[in-house]
Amino acid sequence: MGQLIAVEGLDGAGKNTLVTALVDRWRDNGLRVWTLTFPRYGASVTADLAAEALHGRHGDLRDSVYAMALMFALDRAGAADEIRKALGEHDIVVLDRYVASNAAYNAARLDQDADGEMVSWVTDLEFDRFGLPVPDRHVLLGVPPEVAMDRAAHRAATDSTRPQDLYERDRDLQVRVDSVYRQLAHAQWMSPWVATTDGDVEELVRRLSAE
Ligand SMILES: Nc1ncnc2c1ncn2[C@@H]1O[C@H](COP(=O)(O)OP(=O)(O)OP(=O)(O)O)[C@@H](O)[C@H]1O
Ligand SMILES: Cc1cn([C@H]2C[C@H](O)[C@@H](COP(=O)(O)O)O2)c(=O)[nH]c1=O
Repeated sequence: MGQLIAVEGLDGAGKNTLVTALVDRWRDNGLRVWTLTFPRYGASVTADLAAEALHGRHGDLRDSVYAMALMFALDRAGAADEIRKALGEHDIVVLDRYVASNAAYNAARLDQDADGEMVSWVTDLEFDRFGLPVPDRHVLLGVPPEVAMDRAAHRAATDSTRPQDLYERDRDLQVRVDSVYRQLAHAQWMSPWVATTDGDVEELVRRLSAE
């Protein structure tokens, strides 16, 4: 059975860049690695609907925190069998965003902390009701919100396919999400969390195999 690792962090933090580097490094070491990014744009109707809502479509869908959380959760529920199969066939399965994203963003939207009702609701819905596999480790790429927002803004300016969505433009939300992520990491929510600010791949690989 492979190890399930979920990489978390703010919009623009550099998760995709970090996951790519980790996968390359582990594959160079001869490990069988499988990776998946959430939301599964193009593969999941609910992921696409949620993204469209964050770009101003679908009326007041985005105003409902629970509806948005449910859309992202249904995307993951649709990938549960695929993740379980991948865990049976690989040494490491790395997810770019997972259940903790739903916990952090939606708790932050409701001004709640990590010990609040939203994090419990997401935990019950996704792990208990949908039966999603619990990660063996979480990695928090905890770059400061200003840095992540600058990176997301720069990406939007240079890549016309990645315009900023409602969450990415909301500085106060990003600051609150950052705070909930840190609380989740401090509480070791669901599994051990490894936090990094610089995304040093060599150090992370060492820590993930040691801790
Ligand atoms: N360590 C870094 N230093 C400077 N720029 C970086 C670094 N890591 C990533 N970037 C750049 O920041 C932008 C966001 O990176 P990336 O797409 O990896 O972030 P992300 O966390 O996956 O974002 P999102 O969750 O919004 O999809 C990209 O333009 C990327 O090239
Ligand atoms: C998976 C997931 C994501 N979100 C939020 C986080 C982002 O602001 C957007 C879109 O994600 P992307 O990485 O920028 O493409 O959605 C969320 O609230 N809940 C989730 O489960």
